[in-house]
Amino acid sequence: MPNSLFYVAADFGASGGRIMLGEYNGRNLRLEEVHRFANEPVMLGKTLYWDFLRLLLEFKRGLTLTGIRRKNISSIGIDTWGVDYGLLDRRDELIGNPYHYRDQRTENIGREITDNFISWEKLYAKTGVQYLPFNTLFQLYADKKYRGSLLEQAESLLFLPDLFAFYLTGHKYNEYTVASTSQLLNAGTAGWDPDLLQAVGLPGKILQTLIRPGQVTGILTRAVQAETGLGAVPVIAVGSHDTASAVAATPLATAQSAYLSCGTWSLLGVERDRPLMNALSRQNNFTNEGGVEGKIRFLKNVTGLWIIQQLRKHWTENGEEIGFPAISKQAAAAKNNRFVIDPDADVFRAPADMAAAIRDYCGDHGQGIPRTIGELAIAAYHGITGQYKQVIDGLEAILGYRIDAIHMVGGGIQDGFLCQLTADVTGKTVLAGPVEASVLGNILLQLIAAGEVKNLAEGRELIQRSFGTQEYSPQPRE
Ligand SMILES: C[C@H](O)[C@H](O)[C@@H](O)C(=O)CO
Repeated sequence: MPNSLFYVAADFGASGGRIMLGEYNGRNLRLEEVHRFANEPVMLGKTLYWDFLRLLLEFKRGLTLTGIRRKNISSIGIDTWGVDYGLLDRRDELIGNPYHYRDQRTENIGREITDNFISWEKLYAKTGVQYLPFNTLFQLYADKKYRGSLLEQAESLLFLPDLFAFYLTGHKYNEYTVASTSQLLNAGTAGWDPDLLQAVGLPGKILQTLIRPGQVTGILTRAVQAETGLGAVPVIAVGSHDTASAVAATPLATAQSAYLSCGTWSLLGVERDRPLMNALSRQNNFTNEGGVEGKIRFLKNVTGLWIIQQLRKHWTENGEEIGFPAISKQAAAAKNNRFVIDPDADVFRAPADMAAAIRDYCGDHGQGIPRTIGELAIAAYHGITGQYKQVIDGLEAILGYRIDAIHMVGGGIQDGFLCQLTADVTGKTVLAGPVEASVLGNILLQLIAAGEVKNLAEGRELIQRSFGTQEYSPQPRE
């Protein structure tokens, strides 16, 4: 497209990463995939780590490839999953690979903190963040408890998007949306909560200046320019928590519409102007994560396609090469389709064998034993969509209004069976699209920062116009 502008989005998810080029011609947006790679965590003894060095290598490879394709790159934006971080020492050296949020070192840590330092009611009232065993607050406390020297050496904490940006620009900061997943922020002030850190005995000095999406955070260092062949390209802070970018790119039709970002995790909620913390939202474990343009993402985490991903990994490792479309087809065709699991049950957090975990769960719950690929998969699909129904009911009870539609985005919408089942089980119209929502939200913030797009509302129209949505109406189920 003549006179187009080009933006690079680096999007890192728990199962894989991609470097994509966004092309904007003043009317429409087009995406071009430049580099895609698997994200394979590494088990070291009993500890699960992210392979950060390889992810950074793949990132730089992707940047080099973009430079080969397009000479005029306007800027770069980075988004990743939440909660995880790297620690730098006083020489700005990385003190070890970042832990994976499914690592078992945080077991019972949440309870230890709420039994000894601050009650759950008070912690929730301060932070508005849902209880998840791997919240950054709990991970840092585990570091203090099990590897105190690590925290003593640490001078800087950088969440993963901040950490990638640091190795590109040399600048240190914490971006607000990813920081909002940590349970270290005060939801009322949208700033760090020093009393909380003190109460738990954690060093506030490692936390960096909080910056908001839309700010230029630096330009590529000379060394990175030489390594990638790119020029002095600016790095823009975007909604660096992938879900924040996904929600930014979701063309919400009305204020009563819900979004459902569907990947390894399913994040289901609504967009609000201010946080909501009360007894009902606490009891239903809803979270208040920061969004772009000062919005609040009032949502709940549901274990999503992680179950299907692990089933596929299990079958592949046992010589049964099978793709996601085939798994979905066999689930839809399962003869005995009465199986259902609770995907958020602890047994599914990081089992060695996901198929065995599902068989045991169904057996223990008197459902009989799922045997075929279809039966095991349908148990997961029923579990995931059943959770969606519970979350929607919880939202309507807390918010006091009816959700009018669910905007479903992310990799999971490539599965038409899942989209239709979501409509059927929740009784809500599902509007599916775009697939690459995190990437598009990332590029949208770069367009807004560049003044090419006025604001979020205009950006969502651009995405709706350029990518559209597919509608699924609830159907009666046998
Ligand atoms: C741990 C999860 O990654 C996090 O809770 C979720 O918000 C996310 O980042 C999904 O990509």
